[in-house]
Amino acid sequence: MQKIFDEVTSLDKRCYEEFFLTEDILMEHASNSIALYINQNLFDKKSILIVCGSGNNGADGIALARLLSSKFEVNLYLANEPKSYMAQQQFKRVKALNIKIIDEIFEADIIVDCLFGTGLNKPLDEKFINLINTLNSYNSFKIACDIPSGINSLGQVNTIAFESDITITMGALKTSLFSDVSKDYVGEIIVVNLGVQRDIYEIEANKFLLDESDMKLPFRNKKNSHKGSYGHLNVVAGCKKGAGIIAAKAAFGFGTGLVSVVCHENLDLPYHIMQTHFISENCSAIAIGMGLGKYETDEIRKILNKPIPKIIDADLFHDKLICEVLDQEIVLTPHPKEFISLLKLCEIADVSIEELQNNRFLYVEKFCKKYPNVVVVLKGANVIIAQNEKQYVNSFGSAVLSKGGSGDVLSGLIGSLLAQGYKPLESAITASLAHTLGAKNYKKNNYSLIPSDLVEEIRKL
Ligand SMILES: NC(=O)C1=CN([C@@H]2O[C@H](COP(=O)(O)OP(=O)(O)OC[C@H]3O[C@@H](n4cnc5c(N)ncnc54)[C@H](O)[C@@H]3O)[C@@H](O)[C@H]2O)[C@@H](O)CC1
Ligand SMILES: [K+]
Repeated sequence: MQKIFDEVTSLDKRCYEEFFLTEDILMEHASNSIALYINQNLFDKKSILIVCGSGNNGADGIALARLLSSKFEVNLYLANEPKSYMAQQQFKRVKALNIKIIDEIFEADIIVDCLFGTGLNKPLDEKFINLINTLNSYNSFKIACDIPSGINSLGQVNTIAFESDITITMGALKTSLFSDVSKDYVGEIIVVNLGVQRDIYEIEANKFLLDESDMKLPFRNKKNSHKGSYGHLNVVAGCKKGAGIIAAKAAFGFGTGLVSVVCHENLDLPYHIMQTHFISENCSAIAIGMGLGKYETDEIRKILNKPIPKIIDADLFHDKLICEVLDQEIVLTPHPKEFISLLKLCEIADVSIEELQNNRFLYVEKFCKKYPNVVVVLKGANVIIAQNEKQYVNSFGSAVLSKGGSGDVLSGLIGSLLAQGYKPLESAITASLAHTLGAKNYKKNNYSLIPSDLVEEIRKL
């Protein structure tokens, strides 16, 4: 996994004060990294449009023009006069080299967006909205310098942002690149060094971006084993029984030795999934909440109070009952609408979905501060998995998963790992990664996935 930082100004400052680097050195590394990317990956292109603002993001762009000028047809566009000290320095250098500065933008082969980076501090005015709109309409290969212009430090987009194919970000990953909104703008994200290796530049962090290698699949190492060695998951089914059945199927395919659906009515289950009316004697994990609908509170309370690892989902996030179990080591998998209900029930905040989506990391942090034992999996374009003060981002998700039933598969996967003895946080991380990477491997149209396709892909990981 890779560290993510809310701000990097203090990391830059550490470079100056502790490692005696200068702003000029850092910036030369920043611009040179973009030049290197273009030289290595886009050498067949001819024209480059570099669009610069007045601060140091713009300065990166002006320096880039100097670095690429003899190899490409470089067109430098200054949306505003260079204002920061470094922007003025870089401007002096390009003037001395007679690099072409243009008055009007056009559709070049490559566009590099250097309008605003971490310094965006107010909503864009009409001039910049129109400029970014025009850039977005071009069919060029689009590179964002540090962060797509228009995304602020909290990962919010006020009106518009630059839609990049790749974002080359300086020094370290920033939280703002991983809001749900940012996902439509950042493209592929590449981190580059600023004069010291990344592990030296970075300090301790509480946020992490998950990599594929963080997925610890339940491969079986013991030769002398039997079905009981891999746990028994009980999935509690409610009114909408399909949800529980989907979860049960996903769990079975993910390695749990035995899976039973708990339901009072007789169900038509596949032969390998059992049915029970009550929680099984040897149950090693419980999945509850999905499709529950109307239920007998006392019965559910009894199940929730059993000292067995649990994954809780869906309808239970709308019931005060949930507050009785938040001291347990459980996994909760709310989507945004369910999470705002949970925040309200727990008297943490009474907010709209929009407010939550604009501040996902903040509200997860608030919740985990109050309930440090609980593992939260906040669903979204970038899933946040959190416990206590640590937050992990899974950015592998895609629109393929935006379907009824996908969440039930996830609950089943988490329940499966809990039943097999994984800790709650490990279960949530590996299940979430398997869920999204399975979907990534799905090769048919991105609108056509059904839960059984997803389970099938996950079985092949
Ligand atoms: N040590 C450093 O400081 C380094 C900085 N680097 C670059 O510098 C960037 C940060 O530079 P700055 O702090 O100068 O900030 P930016 O260049 O991101 O933007 C600040 C400038 O834009 C103006 N501005 C902000 N919001 C505006 C809006 N909505 N409409 C119009 N104007 C607006 C500000 O008045 C200021 O002039 C980073 O993102 C990175 O690209 C890199 O070169 C690496 C080293
Ligand atoms: K930018």
